[in-house]
Amino acid sequence: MPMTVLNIEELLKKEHVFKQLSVAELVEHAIRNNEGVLAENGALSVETGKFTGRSPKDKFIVRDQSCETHIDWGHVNQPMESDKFEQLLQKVLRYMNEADQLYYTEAAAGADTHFTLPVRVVTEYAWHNLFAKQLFLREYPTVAAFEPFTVVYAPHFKADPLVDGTNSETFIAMSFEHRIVLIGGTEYAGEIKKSIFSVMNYLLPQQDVLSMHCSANVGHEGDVALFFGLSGTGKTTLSADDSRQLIGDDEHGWSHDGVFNIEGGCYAKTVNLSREKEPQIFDAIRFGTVLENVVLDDTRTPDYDDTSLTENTRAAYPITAIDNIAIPSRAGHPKTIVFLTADAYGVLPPISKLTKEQAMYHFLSGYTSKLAGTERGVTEPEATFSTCFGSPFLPLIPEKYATMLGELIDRHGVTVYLVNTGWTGGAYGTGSRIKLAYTRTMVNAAVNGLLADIPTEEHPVFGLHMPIEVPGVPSDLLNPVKVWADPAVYTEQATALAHKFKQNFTRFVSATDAIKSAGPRV
Ligand SMILES: Nc1ncnc2c1ncn2[C@@H]1O[C@H](COP(=O)(O)OP(=O)(O)O)[C@@H](O)[C@H]1O
Ligand SMILES: C=C(OP(=O)(O)O)C(=O)O
Ligand SMILES: [Mn+2]
Repeated sequence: MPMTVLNIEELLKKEHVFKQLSVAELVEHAIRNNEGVLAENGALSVETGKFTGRSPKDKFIVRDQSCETHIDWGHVNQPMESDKFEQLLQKVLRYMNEADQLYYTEAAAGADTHFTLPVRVVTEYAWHNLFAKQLFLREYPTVAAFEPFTVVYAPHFKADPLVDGTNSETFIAMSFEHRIVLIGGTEYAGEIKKSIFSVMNYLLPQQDVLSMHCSANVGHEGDVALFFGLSGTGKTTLSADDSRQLIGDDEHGWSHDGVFNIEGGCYAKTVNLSREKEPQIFDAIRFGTVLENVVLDDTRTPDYDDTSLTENTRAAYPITAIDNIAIPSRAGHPKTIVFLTADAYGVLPPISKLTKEQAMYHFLSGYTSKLAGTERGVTEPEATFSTCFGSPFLPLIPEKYATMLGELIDRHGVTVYLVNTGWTGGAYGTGSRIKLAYTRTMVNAAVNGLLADIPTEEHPVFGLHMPIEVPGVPSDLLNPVKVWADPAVYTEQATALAHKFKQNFTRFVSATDAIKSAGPRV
Protein backbone atom coordinates (compact mmCIF):
# COMPACT_ATOMS: atom_id res chain seq x y z
CA MET A 1 0.00 0.00 0.00
CA PRO A 2 1.50 3.39 -0.94
CA MET A 3 2.33 5.67 1.97
CA THR A 4 0.08 8.68 2.33
CA VAL A 5 1.55 11.72 0.73
CA LEU A 6 2.14 14.50 3.20
CA ASN A 7 2.23 18.16 2.41
CA ILE A 8 3.47 21.09 4.45
CA GLU A 9 -0.02 22.39 5.26
CA GLU A 10 -0.99 19.03 6.77
CA LEU A 11 2.23 18.86 8.71
CA LEU A 12 1.60 22.31 10.15
CA LYS A 13 -1.77 21.18 11.52
CA LYS A 14 -0.12 18.57 13.72
CA GLU A 15 -0.08 19.04 17.47
CA HIS A 16 3.67 18.87 17.83
CA VAL A 17 4.19 22.11 15.89
CA PHE A 18 4.88 25.18 18.05
CA LYS A 19 3.76 28.19 16.04
CA GLN A 20 4.90 31.78 16.13
CA LEU A 21 6.71 31.58 19.44
CA SER A 22 8.29 34.75 20.81
CA VAL A 23 12.04 35.21 21.12
CA ALA A 24 11.81 34.44 24.86
CA GLU A 25 9.81 31.26 24.25
CA LEU A 26 12.18 30.04 21.55
CA VAL A 27 15.17 30.61 23.84
CA GLU A 28 13.39 28.67 26.59
CA HIS A 29 12.59 25.79 24.25
CA ALA A 30 16.14 25.69 22.88
CA ILE A 31 17.52 25.36 26.39
CA ARG A 32 14.93 22.82 27.47
CA ASN A 33 15.69 20.76 24.35
CA ASN A 34 19.42 20.89 25.17
CA GLU A 35 20.15 22.68 21.91
CA GLY A 36 22.36 25.24 23.63
CA VAL A 37 23.06 27.22 26.79
CA LEU A 38 22.72 30.81 27.92
CA ALA A 39 25.95 32.81 27.84
CA GLU A 40 26.84 35.37 30.52
CA ASN A 41 25.83 38.22 28.20
CA GLY A 42 22.35 36.70 27.74
CA ALA A 43 22.88 35.28 24.25
CA LEU A 44 21.88 31.72 23.35
CA SER A 45 25.08 29.82 22.62
CA VAL A 46 24.96 26.83 20.25
CA GLU A 47 27.39 24.56 18.42
CA THR A 48 26.71 23.38 14.89
CA GLY A 49 28.84 20.22 14.83
CA LYS A 50 30.47 19.12 11.60
CA PHE A 51 29.37 22.05 9.46
CA THR A 52 30.51 25.47 10.70
CA GLY A 53 30.06 27.18 7.33
CA ARG A 54 27.96 26.93 4.20
CA SER A 55 28.19 23.87 1.99
CA PRO A 56 28.04 25.20 -1.61
CA LYS A 57 28.66 21.79 -3.19
CA ASP A 58 25.41 20.54 -1.65
CA LYS A 59 23.22 23.32 -3.01
CA PHE A 60 20.69 22.54 -5.76
CA ILE A 61 18.00 24.28 -7.75
CA VAL A 62 15.13 22.12 -8.96
CA ARG A 63 15.03 22.12 -12.75
CA ASP A 64 11.41 22.75 -13.66
CA GLN A 65 9.61 24.44 -16.53
CA SER A 66 9.30 27.78 -14.78
CA CYS A 67 13.03 28.30 -14.28
CA GLU A 68 14.76 25.95 -16.68
CA THR A 69 15.66 28.52 -19.32
CA HIS A 70 16.54 31.30 -16.87
CA ILE A 71 19.06 29.68 -14.53
CA ASP A 72 22.81 29.80 -15.17
CA TRP A 73 23.29 26.06 -14.63
CA GLY A 74 26.72 24.83 -13.57
CA HIS A 75 28.84 24.22 -10.47
CA VAL A 76 27.09 26.96 -8.50
CA ASN A 77 23.55 26.24 -9.65
CA GLN A 78 23.45 22.48 -9.79
CA PRO A 79 20.22 21.03 -11.17
CA MET A 80 18.06 18.59 -9.23
CA GLU A 81 15.31 16.86 -11.17
CA SER A 82 11.70 17.45 -10.06
CA ASP A 83 10.96 13.80 -9.25
CA LYS A 84 14.05 13.57 -7.03
CA PHE A 85 13.04 16.72 -5.20
CA GLU A 86 9.49 15.52 -4.65
CA GLN A 87 10.77 12.23 -3.32
CA LEU A 88 13.22 13.97 -0.96
CA LEU A 89 10.50 16.37 0.19
CA GLN A 90 8.26 13.42 1.08
CA LYS A 91 11.02 11.81 3.08
CA VAL A 92 11.80 15.00 4.96
CA LEU A 93 8.13 15.67 5.70
CA ARG A 94 7.66 12.14 7.00
CA TYR A 95 10.76 12.56 9.13
CA MET A 96 9.43 15.84 10.50
CA ASN A 97 6.06 14.27 11.15
CA GLU A 98 7.79 11.85 13.52
CA ALA A 99 9.87 14.51 15.31
CA ASP A 100 9.15 15.24 18.99
CA GLN A 101 8.42 18.85 18.20
CA LEU A 102 8.68 21.35 15.39
CA TYR A 103 8.79 25.13 15.26
CA TYR A 104 7.07 27.39 12.76
CA THR A 105 7.53 31.09 12.13
CA GLU A 106 6.11 33.52 9.60
CA ALA A 107 8.47 36.25 8.46
CA ALA A 108 9.46 38.17 5.33
CA ALA A 109 12.32 39.25 3.11
CA GLY A 110 12.52 42.66 1.41
CA ALA A 111 11.95 45.87 3.40
CA ASP A 112 10.33 47.64 0.43
CA THR A 113 6.70 46.53 0.56
CA HIS A 114 6.56 46.55 -3.26
CA PHE A 115 9.08 43.74 -3.31
CA THR A 116 8.43 41.67 -0.21
CA LEU A 117 8.64 37.90 -0.17
CA PRO A 118 6.61 36.21 2.57
CA VAL A 119 8.82 33.58 4.20
CA ARG A 120 7.64 30.66 6.33
CA VAL A 121 10.13 28.61 8.29
CA VAL A 122 9.54 25.12 9.73
CA THR A 123 12.42 23.76 11.76
CA GLU A 124 13.26 20.80 13.93
CA TYR A 125 15.35 23.00 16.23
CA ALA A 126 13.98 25.89 18.26
CA TRP A 127 17.23 27.79 17.76
CA HIS A 128 16.99 27.61 13.95
CA ASN A 129 13.56 29.17 14.27
CA LEU A 130 15.01 31.84 16.55
CA PHE A 131 17.73 32.49 13.97
CA ALA A 132 15.10 32.95 11.24
CA LYS A 133 13.09 35.26 13.48
CA GLN A 134 16.18 37.40 14.13
CA LEU A 135 17.49 37.46 10.56
CA PHE A 136 14.31 37.98 8.55
CA LEU A 137 11.79 40.81 8.77
CA ARG A 138 9.21 40.13 11.45
CA GLU A 139 6.05 41.22 9.68
CA TYR A 140 4.40 38.60 7.49
CA PRO A 141 2.74 40.42 4.59
CA THR A 142 -0.85 39.59 3.74
CA VAL A 143 -0.56 41.19 0.31
CA ALA A 144 2.82 40.73 -1.33
CA ALA A 145 4.68 40.97 -4.62
CA PHE A 146 5.67 37.32 -4.54
CA GLU A 147 4.09 34.02 -3.54
CA PRO A 148 5.40 32.79 -0.15
CA PHE A 149 8.45 30.55 0.14
CA THR A 150 8.72 27.93 2.87
CA VAL A 151 12.04 26.83 4.36
CA VAL A 152 11.89 23.28 5.75
CA TYR A 153 14.92 22.59 7.90
CA ALA A 154 15.68 19.08 9.19
CA PRO A 155 19.31 19.22 10.38
CA HIS A 156 19.43 15.56 11.43
CA PHE A 157 17.79 14.11 8.36
CA LYS A 158 20.39 12.58 6.08
CA ALA A 159 19.91 12.13 2.35
CA ASP A 160 21.00 9.01 0.53
CA PRO A 161 23.01 10.33 -2.44
CA LEU A 162 22.41 7.19 -4.51
CA VAL A 163 18.65 7.43 -4.17
CA ASP A 164 18.09 11.17 -3.72
CA GLY A 165 20.42 12.57 -6.37
CA THR A 166 22.40 14.63 -3.86
CA ASN A 167 26.20 14.82 -3.55
CA SER A 168 26.23 13.74 0.06
CA GLU A 169 23.95 13.40 3.08
CA THR A 170 23.69 17.19 3.12
CA PHE A 171 21.43 19.22 0.86
CA ILE A 172 20.07 22.68 0.32
CA ALA A 173 17.49 22.27 -2.44
CA MET A 174 15.25 25.06 -3.69
CA SER A 175 12.21 24.69 -5.89
CA PHE A 176 10.63 27.71 -7.57
CA GLU A 177 7.60 25.65 -8.58
CA HIS A 178 6.90 24.29 -5.09
CA ARG A 179 8.17 27.50 -3.45
CA ILE A 180 10.17 25.42 -0.97
CA VAL A 181 13.74 25.42 0.31
CA LEU A 182 14.63 22.04 1.78
CA ILE A 183 17.66 21.87 4.08
CA GLY A 184 19.09 18.76 5.73
CA GLY A 185 22.29 17.20 6.95
CA THR A 186 23.82 20.43 8.27
CA GLU A 187 23.16 22.56 11.34
CA TYR A 188 24.83 25.77 10.07
CA ALA A 189 22.07 28.38 10.26
CA GLY A 190 23.64 30.64 7.62
CA GLU A 191 22.07 28.31 5.02
CA ILE A 192 18.63 29.68 5.97
CA LYS A 193 19.43 33.28 5.16
CA LYS A 194 21.64 32.64 2.14
CA SER A 195 19.10 30.33 0.47
CA ILE A 196 16.38 32.97 0.72
CA PHE A 197 18.94 35.46 -0.62
CA SER A 198 19.44 33.17 -3.65
CA VAL A 199 15.68 33.11 -4.13
CA MET A 200 15.58 36.93 -4.04
CA ASN A 201 18.49 37.07 -6.51
CA TYR A 202 16.21 35.19 -8.89
CA LEU A 203 12.98 37.07 -8.20
CA LEU A 204 14.09 40.70 -7.86
CA PRO A 205 15.76 41.18 -11.27
CA GLN A 206 12.48 40.03 -12.88
CA GLN A 207 10.92 43.13 -11.27
CA ASP A 208 13.76 45.29 -12.57
CA VAL A 209 15.30 45.46 -9.10
CA LEU A 210 19.01 44.73 -8.68
CA SER A 211 19.78 42.39 -5.80
CA MET A 212 23.21 42.76 -4.24
CA HIS A 213 25.54 41.02 -1.79
CA CYS A 214 26.46 44.19 0.05
CA SER A 215 25.96 46.09 3.28
CA ALA A 216 24.50 49.61 3.30
CA ASN A 217 24.32 52.68 5.50
CA VAL A 218 23.16 56.26 5.19
CA GLY A 219 24.64 59.55 6.50
CA HIS A 220 22.97 62.69 7.88
CA GLU A 221 22.37 64.12 4.43
CA GLY A 222 20.67 61.02 3.11
CA ASP A 223 23.94 60.01 1.44
CA VAL A 224 23.79 56.25 0.95
CA ALA A 225 26.87 54.03 0.75
CA LEU A 226 27.01 50.39 -0.33
CA PHE A 227 29.81 47.99 0.62
CA PHE A 228 30.16 44.97 -1.63
CA GLY A 229 32.48 42.14 -0.69
CA LEU A 230 32.87 38.43 -0.21
CA SER A 231 32.79 36.77 3.17
CA GLY A 232 35.27 38.24 5.63
CA THR A 233 36.05 41.40 3.69
CA GLY A 234 34.32 43.78 6.13
CA LYS A 235 30.70 44.36 5.01
CA THR A 236 29.24 43.86 8.47
CA THR A 237 32.11 45.52 10.36
CA LEU A 238 32.42 48.65 8.23
CA SER A 239 28.69 49.28 7.80
CA ALA A 240 28.24 49.50 11.60
CA ASP A 241 29.43 53.07 12.21
CA ASP A 242 28.06 55.42 14.87
CA SER A 243 28.06 58.37 12.48
CA ARG A 244 25.82 56.67 9.94
CA GLN A 245 22.50 54.83 10.12
CA LEU A 246 22.78 51.13 9.31
CA ILE A 247 20.41 49.92 6.59
CA GLY A 248 21.65 46.32 6.52
CA ASP A 249 24.82 44.24 6.77
CA ASP A 250 24.64 41.74 3.91
CA GLU A 251 21.83 41.67 1.32
CA HIS A 252 20.07 44.55 -0.45
CA GLY A 253 17.82 45.42 -3.35
CA TRP A 254 18.16 48.56 -5.50
CA SER A 255 14.92 49.64 -7.18
CA HIS A 256 13.80 52.78 -9.01
CA ASP A 257 13.10 54.26 -5.58
CA GLY A 258 16.42 53.50 -3.92
CA VAL A 259 17.92 50.75 -1.80
CA PHE A 260 16.27 48.49 0.75
CA ASN A 261 17.44 45.73 3.05
CA ILE A 262 16.36 42.21 2.20
CA GLU A 263 16.76 41.12 5.82
CA GLY A 264 15.74 42.25 9.28
CA GLY A 265 18.87 41.19 11.15
CA CYS A 266 22.63 40.86 11.01
CA TYR A 267 25.00 37.90 11.05
CA ALA A 268 28.32 39.14 12.33
CA LYS A 269 31.60 37.31 12.56
CA THR A 270 32.78 37.32 16.15
CA VAL A 271 36.37 36.13 15.72
CA ASN A 272 38.61 38.42 17.82
CA LEU A 273 35.65 40.67 18.53
CA SER A 274 36.34 43.42 21.08
CA ARG A 275 34.25 46.27 22.44
CA GLU A 276 37.13 48.60 21.74
CA LYS A 277 37.34 47.90 17.98
CA GLU A 278 33.73 47.01 17.19
CA PRO A 279 31.51 48.52 19.91
CA GLN A 280 28.20 48.36 18.01
CA ILE A 281 28.53 44.64 17.26
CA PHE A 282 29.92 43.76 20.68
CA ASP A 283 26.97 45.41 22.42
CA ALA A 284 24.39 43.92 20.05
CA ILE A 285 25.19 40.51 21.53
CA ARG A 286 22.67 40.09 24.34
CA PHE A 287 19.47 38.21 25.17
CA GLY A 288 17.87 36.99 21.94
CA THR A 289 21.13 36.86 20.01
CA VAL A 290 22.26 33.45 18.77
CA LEU A 291 25.98 32.79 19.15
CA GLU A 292 27.23 30.04 16.86
CA ASN A 293 30.36 28.04 17.70
CA VAL A 294 31.72 30.62 20.13
CA VAL A 295 33.62 29.03 23.02
CA LEU A 296 32.47 30.06 26.51
CA ASP A 297 34.83 30.12 29.51
CA ASP A 298 34.01 28.68 32.99
CA THR A 299 31.90 31.72 33.77
CA ARG A 300 30.01 31.34 30.45
CA THR A 301 31.65 34.50 29.14
CA PRO A 302 32.33 34.29 25.39
CA ASP A 303 36.00 33.96 24.47
CA TYR A 304 35.97 35.51 21.02
CA ASP A 305 39.67 34.77 20.53
CA ASP A 306 39.10 31.03 20.85
CA THR A 307 38.78 29.58 17.36
CA SER A 308 38.98 25.94 18.42
CA LEU A 309 35.52 25.16 16.97
CA THR A 310 35.96 27.30 13.84
CA GLU A 311 37.29 30.64 12.60
CA ASN A 312 33.74 31.32 11.39
CA THR A 313 32.15 32.06 14.76
CA ARG A 314 28.94 34.10 14.42
CA ALA A 315 26.36 36.21 16.16
CA ALA A 316 22.82 36.56 14.79
CA TYR A 317 20.79 39.50 16.11
CA PRO A 318 17.94 41.71 14.90
CA ILE A 319 19.09 44.98 13.32
CA THR A 320 17.30 46.80 16.16
CA ALA A 321 20.11 45.62 18.47
CA ILE A 322 22.33 48.20 16.71
CA ASP A 323 21.85 51.76 18.02
CA ASN A 324 21.97 53.87 14.91
CA ILE A 325 19.73 52.33 12.22
CA ALA A 326 17.46 53.48 9.42
CA ILE A 327 13.80 52.67 10.19
CA PRO A 328 12.42 51.16 8.02
CA SER A 329 15.55 49.66 6.44
CA ARG A 330 15.32 51.77 3.29
CA ALA A 331 16.95 54.86 1.79
CA GLY A 332 17.46 56.68 -1.50
CA HIS A 333 19.95 56.01 -4.28
CA PRO A 334 23.60 55.42 -3.38
CA LYS A 335 26.15 58.19 -3.70
CA THR A 336 29.16 55.98 -3.04
CA ILE A 337 29.90 52.32 -3.66
CA VAL A 338 32.84 50.59 -2.03
CA PHE A 339 34.14 47.24 -3.28
CA LEU A 340 35.84 45.47 -0.37
CA THR A 341 38.57 42.94 -0.94
CA ALA A 342 40.81 41.26 1.63
CA ASP A 343 43.94 40.87 -0.47
CA ALA A 344 46.24 38.44 1.32
CA TYR A 345 49.04 39.06 -1.23
CA GLY A 346 49.51 42.61 0.07
CA VAL A 347 49.31 43.98 -3.48
CA LEU A 348 46.20 46.15 -3.79
CA PRO A 349 46.26 49.69 -2.39
CA PRO A 350 44.22 50.29 0.79
CA ILE A 351 41.95 52.63 -1.19
CA SER A 352 41.65 53.60 -4.84
CA LYS A 353 39.10 55.32 -7.02
CA LEU A 354 37.66 53.38 -9.95
CA THR A 355 36.61 54.62 -13.36
CA LYS A 356 33.26 53.37 -14.62
CA GLU A 357 35.01 50.65 -16.65
CA GLN A 358 37.26 49.65 -13.77
CA ALA A 359 34.17 49.39 -11.58
CA MET A 360 32.61 46.96 -14.05
CA TYR A 361 35.88 45.02 -14.37
CA HIS A 362 36.26 44.62 -10.61
CA PHE A 363 32.56 43.83 -10.09
CA LEU A 364 32.70 41.03 -12.65
CA SER A 365 36.03 39.80 -11.22
CA GLY A 366 34.91 39.80 -7.56
CA TYR A 367 38.39 39.28 -6.21
CA THR A 368 39.38 38.49 -2.66
CA SER A 369 41.74 35.95 -1.18
CA LYS A 370 41.44 33.01 1.09
CA LEU A 371 44.15 32.22 3.55
CA ALA A 372 45.92 28.96 2.78
CA GLY A 373 45.33 27.74 6.29
CA THR A 374 45.01 28.92 9.80
CA GLU A 375 48.26 27.36 10.99
CA ARG A 376 51.11 29.64 11.78
CA GLY A 377 53.79 29.99 9.17
CA VAL A 378 51.50 29.24 6.23
CA THR A 379 52.44 31.97 3.80
CA GLU A 380 50.71 31.04 0.56
CA PRO A 381 47.31 32.71 0.21
CA GLU A 382 44.88 31.70 -2.51
CA ALA A 383 43.23 34.10 -4.95
CA THR A 384 39.44 33.74 -5.13
CA PHE A 385 37.33 35.29 -7.85
CA SER A 386 33.63 35.24 -7.08
CA THR A 387 31.75 37.23 -9.67
CA CYS A 388 29.55 40.14 -8.51
CA PHE A 389 31.11 39.57 -5.08
CA GLY A 390 28.55 36.84 -4.52
CA SER A 391 28.74 34.03 -7.06
CA PRO A 392 27.42 31.26 -4.74
CA PHE A 393 24.10 33.11 -4.42
CA LEU A 394 23.42 34.09 -8.03
CA PRO A 395 20.97 31.96 -10.04
CA LEU A 396 21.23 34.16 -13.16
CA ILE A 397 24.24 34.88 -15.40
CA PRO A 398 26.62 37.44 -13.83
CA GLU A 399 26.25 39.78 -16.81
CA LYS A 400 22.59 40.29 -15.84
CA TYR A 401 23.53 41.78 -12.45
CA ALA A 402 26.58 43.62 -13.83
CA THR A 403 24.59 45.32 -16.59
CA MET A 404 21.97 46.48 -14.11
CA LEU A 405 24.63 47.81 -11.75
CA GLY A 406 26.42 49.65 -14.59
CA GLU A 407 23.17 51.36 -15.61
CA LEU A 408 22.36 52.36 -12.04
CA ILE A 409 25.87 53.75 -11.45
CA ASP A 410 25.53 55.85 -14.60
CA ARG A 411 22.01 57.04 -13.89
CA HIS A 412 22.79 58.13 -10.34
CA GLY A 413 26.36 59.35 -10.84
CA VAL A 414 27.77 57.01 -8.20
CA THR A 415 31.47 57.18 -7.24
CA VAL A 416 33.08 53.76 -6.83
CA TYR A 417 36.11 52.89 -4.69
CA LEU A 418 38.10 49.70 -4.25
CA VAL A 419 39.21 49.15 -0.64
CA ASN A 420 41.71 46.51 0.42
CA THR A 421 40.90 45.43 3.99
CA GLY A 422 43.57 42.74 3.81
CA TRP A 423 47.34 42.77 3.91
CA THR A 424 50.04 45.29 3.25
CA GLY A 425 53.84 45.37 3.42
CA GLY A 426 54.03 41.74 2.35
CA ALA A 427 51.74 38.80 1.85
CA TYR A 428 49.91 37.04 4.67
CA GLY A 429 52.64 35.65 6.93
CA THR A 430 55.15 38.46 6.34
CA GLY A 431 53.07 41.63 5.98
CA SER A 432 50.35 42.76 8.34
CA ARG A 433 46.60 43.32 8.05
CA ILE A 434 45.68 46.95 7.42
CA LYS A 435 44.47 48.37 10.72
CA LEU A 436 40.69 48.50 10.98
CA ALA A 437 40.91 52.07 12.34
CA TYR A 438 42.74 53.19 9.17
CA THR A 439 40.28 51.41 6.92
CA ARG A 440 37.41 53.13 8.72
CA THR A 441 39.09 56.52 8.31
CA MET A 442 39.63 55.94 4.58
CA VAL A 443 36.10 54.65 4.05
CA ASN A 444 34.62 57.60 5.93
CA ALA A 445 36.70 60.02 3.88
CA ALA A 446 35.40 58.37 0.70
CA VAL A 447 31.72 58.36 1.68
CA ASN A 448 31.91 61.93 2.99
CA GLY A 449 33.24 63.13 -0.36
CA LEU A 450 36.61 64.18 1.12
CA LEU A 451 38.57 62.34 -1.56
CA ALA A 452 36.89 64.04 -4.50
CA ASP A 453 39.53 66.75 -4.86
CA ILE A 454 42.61 64.96 -3.57
CA PRO A 455 45.15 64.24 -6.33
CA THR A 456 45.78 60.60 -7.13
CA GLU A 457 48.68 58.60 -8.52
CA GLU A 458 48.20 55.67 -10.84
CA HIS A 459 49.15 52.16 -9.86
CA PRO A 460 51.69 50.98 -12.49
CA VAL A 461 50.24 47.48 -12.87
CA PHE A 462 46.56 47.77 -11.88
CA GLY A 463 45.97 51.29 -13.23
CA LEU A 464 44.06 52.15 -10.03
CA HIS A 465 43.93 55.77 -8.88
CA MET A 466 45.38 55.99 -5.37
CA PRO A 467 44.79 59.19 -3.37
CA ILE A 468 48.12 60.68 -2.29
CA GLU A 469 46.74 61.70 1.09
CA VAL A 470 43.84 60.87 3.36
CA PRO A 471 43.50 62.90 6.56
CA GLY A 472 44.34 60.71 9.57
CA VAL A 473 46.15 57.99 7.62
CA PRO A 474 49.96 57.81 7.20
CA SER A 475 50.58 58.77 3.55
CA ASP A 476 53.10 56.02 2.94
CA LEU A 477 50.39 53.46 3.59
CA LEU A 478 48.42 54.69 0.57
CA ASN A 479 50.87 53.37 -2.01
CA PRO A 480 51.67 49.72 -1.24
CA VAL A 481 55.10 49.75 -2.90
CA LYS A 482 56.23 52.15 -0.17
CA VAL A 483 55.30 49.70 2.57
CA TRP A 484 57.13 46.73 1.12
CA ALA A 485 60.79 46.35 2.09
CA ASP A 486 61.86 45.59 -1.49
CA PRO A 487 60.05 47.37 -4.37
CA ALA A 488 61.20 44.76 -6.89
CA VAL A 489 59.62 41.97 -4.85
CA TYR A 490 56.43 44.02 -4.63
CA THR A 491 56.29 44.49 -8.39
CA GLU A 492 56.84 40.78 -8.90
CA GLN A 493 53.98 39.96 -6.52
CA ALA A 494 51.71 42.58 -8.16
CA THR A 495 52.43 41.17 -11.60
CA ALA A 496 51.70 37.64 -10.46
CA LEU A 497 48.33 38.74 -9.06
CA ALA A 498 47.60 40.71 -12.23
CA HIS A 499 48.04 37.54 -14.27
CA LYS A 500 45.49 35.78 -12.07
CA PHE A 501 43.02 38.60 -12.75
CA LYS A 502 43.64 38.32 -16.50
CA GLN A 503 43.28 34.59 -16.51
CA ASN A 504 40.02 34.77 -14.58
CA PHE A 505 38.57 37.49 -16.81
CA THR A 506 38.87 35.39 -19.98
CA ARG A 507 35.47 33.88 -19.10
CA PHE A 508 33.73 37.24 -19.64
CA VAL A 509 33.80 37.05 -23.43
CA SER A 510 30.86 39.37 -23.87
CA ALA A 511 32.36 42.25 -21.85
CA THR A 512 33.08 45.36 -23.93
CA ASP A 513 36.68 46.12 -24.95
CA ALA A 514 36.63 49.17 -22.69
CA ILE A 515 35.83 46.97 -19.69
CA LYS A 516 38.32 44.29 -20.69
CA SER A 517 41.10 46.86 -20.97
CA ALA A 518 40.22 48.39 -17.58
CA GLY A 519 41.97 45.44 -15.94
CA PRO A 520 45.64 45.24 -14.94
CA ARG A 521 48.23 45.85 -17.68
CA VAL A 522 50.29 42.74 -18.09
N1 LIG B 1 41.12 46.65 7.98
C1 LIG B 1 40.05 45.92 8.22
N2 LIG B 1 38.87 46.22 7.62
C2 LIG B 1 37.78 45.46 7.83
N3 LIG B 1 37.75 44.38 8.64
C3 LIG B 1 38.88 44.04 9.28
C4 LIG B 1 40.08 44.80 9.10
N4 LIG B 1 41.05 44.23 9.85
C5 LIG B 1 40.50 43.18 10.47
N5 LIG B 1 39.19 43.05 10.16
C6 LIG B 1 38.29 41.96 10.65
O1 LIG B 1 37.86 41.24 9.51
C7 LIG B 1 36.55 40.72 9.70
C8 LIG B 1 35.61 41.23 8.62
O2 LIG B 1 34.46 40.46 8.69
P1 LIG B 1 32.98 40.92 8.38
O3 LIG B 1 32.81 42.37 8.59
O4 LIG B 1 32.07 40.01 9.13
O5 LIG B 1 32.94 40.57 6.82
P2 LIG B 1 31.69 40.28 5.90
O6 LIG B 1 30.49 40.85 6.55
O7 LIG B 1 32.05 40.94 4.62
O8 LIG B 1 31.66 38.78 5.78
C9 LIG B 1 36.09 41.19 11.08
O9 LIG B 1 36.35 40.14 11.99
C10 LIG B 1 37.01 42.40 11.33
O10 LIG B 1 37.23 42.62 12.70
C1 LIG C 1 26.71 34.28 6.08
C2 LIG C 1 27.55 34.53 5.16
O1 LIG C 1 27.85 35.83 4.82
P1 LIG C 1 29.08 36.80 5.09
O2 LIG C 1 30.27 35.94 5.46
O3 LIG C 1 29.26 37.53 3.82
O4 LIG C 1 28.71 37.71 6.24
C3 LIG C 1 28.07 33.38 4.42
O5 LIG C 1 28.68 33.60 3.38
O6 LIG C 1 27.83 32.24 4.87
MN1 LIG D 1 28.68 39.86 7.05
